[in-house]
Amino acid sequence: MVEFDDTFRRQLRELFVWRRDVRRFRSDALPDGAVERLIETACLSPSVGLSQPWRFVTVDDAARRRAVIDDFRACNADALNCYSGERAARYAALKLSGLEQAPRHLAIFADKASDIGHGLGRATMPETTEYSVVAAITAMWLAARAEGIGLGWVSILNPERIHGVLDVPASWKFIAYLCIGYPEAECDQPELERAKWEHRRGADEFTLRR
Ligand SMILES: Cc1cc2c(cc1C)N(C[C@H](O)[C@H](O)[C@H](O)COP(=O)(O)O)c1[nH]c(=O)[nH]c(=O)c1N2
Repeated sequence: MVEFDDTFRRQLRELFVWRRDVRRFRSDALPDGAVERLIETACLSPSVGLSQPWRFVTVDDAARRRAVIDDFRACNADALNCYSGERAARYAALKLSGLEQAPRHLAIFADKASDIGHGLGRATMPETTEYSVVAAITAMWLAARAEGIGLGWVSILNPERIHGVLDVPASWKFIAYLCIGYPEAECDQPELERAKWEHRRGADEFTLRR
């Protein structure tokens, strides 16, 4: 039996406050085993029917990494074209990935064909497979921050192209591409807020009472 005291709860709250989406990385490598440890922690996450549908692909091959970076550039240029005027100028000024600098790349998929969990909880909501993988990513994000490791989620990518670049099974659905490394700086405010793209709103704005 483990008990968590007030000191731990305060620190846990600080962890949530200081977790960031990191796009600016130092170039020094992470210690051996660091990413593997984060994956192990992620695997402690809840999953529908205990299906553990997360699949991790460490991307170290230079040509594959380059192909992902090229895809990001193409997708980001397309995204910029969706904005006009001042919003376009603001978008163009944002840094939306640390793919070039991050020492580690990690792609994460959901295995839609796995029979682990025997389908429990998925019959009416098959999308709970993907939800489970996102839950694992959140755990990994927090565990990384607790170790002073930065993690940045890149979704400005074409899932089909990433699937091809990484040559993974057809039943795996692309969920996330993560940049991992030591952050250049720590901050308690989202970068998009600092860039005046959007601001964090209070829980009241998102809570209905019925
Ligand atoms: C599913 C998903 C997808 C993305 C993101 C997040 C999530 C949850 N985020 C990070 C996002 O911008 C960031 O979480 C918010 O701006 C809040 O900042 P903090 O995470 O609190 O630092 C993100 N950031 C970025 O620079 N490029 C991206 O492609 C994405 N994609």
